[in-house]
Amino acid sequence: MTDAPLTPPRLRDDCFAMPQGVNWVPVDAALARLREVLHPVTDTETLPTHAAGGRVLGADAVAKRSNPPRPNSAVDGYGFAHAATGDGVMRLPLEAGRAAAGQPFEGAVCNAHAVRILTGAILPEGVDTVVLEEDCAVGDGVVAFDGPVKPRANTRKAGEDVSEGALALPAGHRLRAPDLALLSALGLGEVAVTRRLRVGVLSTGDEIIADAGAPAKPHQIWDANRPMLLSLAEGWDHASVDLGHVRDDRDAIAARLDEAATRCDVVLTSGGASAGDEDHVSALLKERGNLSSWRIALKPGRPLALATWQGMPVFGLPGNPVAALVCALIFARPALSLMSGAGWAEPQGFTVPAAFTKSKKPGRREYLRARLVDGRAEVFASEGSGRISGLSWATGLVELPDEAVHVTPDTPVRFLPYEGFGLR
Ligand SMILES: Nc1nc2c(c(=O)[nH]1)N[C@H]1C(S)=C(S)[C@@H](COP(=O)(O)OP(=O)(O)OC[C@H]3O[C@@H](n4cnc5c(N)ncnc54)[C@H](O)[C@@H]3O)O[C@H]1N2
Ligand code: MOO
Repeated sequence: MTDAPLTPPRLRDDCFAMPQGVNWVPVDAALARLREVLHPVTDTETLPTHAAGGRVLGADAVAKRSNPPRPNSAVDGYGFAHAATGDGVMRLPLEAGRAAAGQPFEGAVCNAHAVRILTGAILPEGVDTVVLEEDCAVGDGVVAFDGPVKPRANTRKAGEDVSEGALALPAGHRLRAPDLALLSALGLGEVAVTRRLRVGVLSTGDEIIADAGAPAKPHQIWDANRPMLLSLAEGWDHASVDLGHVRDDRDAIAARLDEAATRCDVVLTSGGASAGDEDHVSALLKERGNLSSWRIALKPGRPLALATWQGMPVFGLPGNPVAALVCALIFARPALSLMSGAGWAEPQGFTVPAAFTKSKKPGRREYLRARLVDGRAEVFASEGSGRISGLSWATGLVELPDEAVHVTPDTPVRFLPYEGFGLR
């Protein structure tokens, strides 16, 4: 023992100050690393097309038939051969019968005759042009209209949309409602899709009460992250796996991760990610989980632990719900998209004028809870990472770059709407 007085470092009171000698990983470097090391799940299954919304194509979808399969009429009107028409008023005798969608005209239309035709009907033999019924007068078995009419007017060519054998949608495409229309129209009643990515969600912390319906003492808090992360995973069309909650106990966390490795492709944990006495997730991942990075030049969310557990990627998200959401949107979303076979997903954003004032230092990226009012981005009154109300208040995030910026009203800033992160 010496009698030298204990000397603390100079007070900075800034948990975002970058300690000397620590290797802070820029956001883009951490993203690039994830992109490099993660692999898509490759198992595929076959599903009826109508049940495949949200799933990722496991193989190219090729048109079985052209759309439309035959030339047809785009309007209700009268069809004829263009060659028989010219300038001025045309009067063409009408054939008996009609051509309707699903009820083709039997036989051929004689030259210089016309036939009643409805939208979607295959053009009968002898018809290459259609005139709108609004442009016609009809009586005594004759149709009259004013020429000239453009050749092939109001008709659709066979295969003008997609031709047989053409690539309709590539492997890796996540199917949305319009895609189901396209595939069905091309005769694809079933599709090969990748198995849904199984995303486990685990909350850690002695203070956490897993079920918001259960009583909580003042030192306990209800789990806000797990419902949020499970819902995000479902909204991104993955299969969410509720791994529940574990206390701050390394063995218990390890046992739960062992179990997760048997039923999940990837796990999102929250809490215990930084380096405090009770930050067991980061300690455990460092010890046994091949921790690859956990100090990211990011606010909020810098104590993000990226690791693998028995080969299964683990995203150790910070416990603060704001940081947990930001890390999930910025890191987990593109990474899970890649793992699901749909490729890396860049967030969609746009530039808008700021409606706030803020200065930031260089060296880290910042995300602020924001919403658009009259086309300008307002930010939430507090940057506190535990202020969950701000997450609900916001409709997106403002992204401030790694460099220093000084934002004043009307400075252009990048706004990333929640929708651009696939939030519903
Ligand atoms: N001395 C320092 N303290 C802290 C630092 C620092 O650099 N030096 N960093 C702060 C930052 S930034 C964050 S973020 C957190 C990191 O937190 P952990 O990931 O270690 O998470 P916890 O300490 O377990 O929890 C933080 C906070 O979040 C609450 N929490 C946790 N899980 C949930 C949940 N499922 N639902 C709702 N709220 C949750 C927890 O009760 C804590 O209040 O560390 C800072 N401290
Ligand atoms: O950045 Mo911590 O990651 O503020 O909540």
